[in-house]
Amino acid sequence: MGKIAVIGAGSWGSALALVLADNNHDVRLWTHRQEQAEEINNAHTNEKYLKGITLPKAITAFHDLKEAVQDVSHIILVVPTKAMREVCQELKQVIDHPVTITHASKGIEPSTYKRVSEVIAEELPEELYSAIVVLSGPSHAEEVSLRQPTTVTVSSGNLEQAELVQDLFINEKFRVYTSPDLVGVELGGALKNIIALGAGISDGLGYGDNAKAALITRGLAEITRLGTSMGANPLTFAGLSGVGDLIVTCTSHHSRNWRAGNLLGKGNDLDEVLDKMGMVVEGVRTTKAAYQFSKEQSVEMPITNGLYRILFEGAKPKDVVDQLMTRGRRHEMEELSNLLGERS
Ligand SMILES: NC(=O)C1=CN([C@@H]2O[C@H](COP(=O)(O)OP(=O)(O)OC[C@H]3O[C@@H](n4cnc5c(N)ncnc54)[C@H](O)[C@@H]3O)[C@@H](O)[C@H]2O)C=CC1
Ligand SMILES: O=C(CO)COP(=O)(O)O
Repeated sequence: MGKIAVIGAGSWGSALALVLADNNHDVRLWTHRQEQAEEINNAHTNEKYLKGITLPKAITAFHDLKEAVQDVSHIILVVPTKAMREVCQELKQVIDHPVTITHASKGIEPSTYKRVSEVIAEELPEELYSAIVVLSGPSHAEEVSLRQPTTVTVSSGNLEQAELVQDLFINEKFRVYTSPDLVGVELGGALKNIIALGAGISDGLGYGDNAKAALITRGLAEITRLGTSMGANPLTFAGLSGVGDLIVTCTSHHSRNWRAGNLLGKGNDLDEVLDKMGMVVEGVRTTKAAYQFSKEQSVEMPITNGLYRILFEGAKPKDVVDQLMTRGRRHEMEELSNLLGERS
């Protein structure tokens, strides 16, 4: 089996490295922290990010990026989206042959509104990669690392390369689908984090399952609205990388976005919350990006708008919920038909 480099040794990079090692690949896991590389190589653990998990011996950690990517056929990028440009700029200096690039990060860049694959394509010269593929779907690292059944979708402008990546990852516990809608698959994964923050807030305020179901359903409507305005196929949001990931992130206590929202709902302020989390909460940055884009393009996103006011303007979560509940009356079927591009 081939040599594969996984770039980013947080929860998700480590869990994906474990899946690849289970599939008998020679896995190189790069981390920007030397002591973490030593822990992975000596103790076969990554305790801060995957508590209680013993990593397969086929995973070797590297601190030197050039060594990590030497002779690999595939690179899997799994750093927080905020670090993606910087890491690609470093990669550009050390990749010396064309590779397939897959990313599994979920976010949109504020101000530029770029998806992760667009950021990668901007930073890496075309001759260094054969394709850019995204892997996304309902997949908490904590469960993947316990080999619990998980399904994801891979997508690329080049479907053959997506199928190649499907082959790398698929096994009896980790089922991988393909999709041709790169834009939709990336946006589903990025935008659900906004709604998960909202679901956490709702739970933190003490609201119940009815409120959460409403957030998931109305959240899906606004994800679809923004997604299609950015070029996605609306059907993608009915799939694993859309409603699938939305459900898992809004309902699982593994979700950092849900947990961060929960602390906000309980009255903590954003800085306190991010301090307590100690792991990436992608929804904060993506809320800013989606809010700015929706304003510029006049896309209606009431939940995202409310989240933006809580995160960046100091609005009280309860007041935002009250305002959402007392908006003007709507016709549900008409809206849904419009989302799917038909008239009711
Ligand atoms: N944790 C999960 O279950 C899942 C996470 N994701 C996505 O994967 C991406 C990474 O998330 P996690 O691994 O969960 O994050 P994490 O917070 O567990 O770990 C982030 C890792 O990135 C490293 N890092 C931070 N800044 C860096 C920089 N400038 N250069 C290099 N490395 C840097 C950190 O040291 C840490 O090892 C995110 O976009 C997230 O949305 C997607 C699916 C599942
Ligand atoms: O994307 C995820 C699960 O599919 C992980 O979500 P969190 O970043 O909220 O933990």
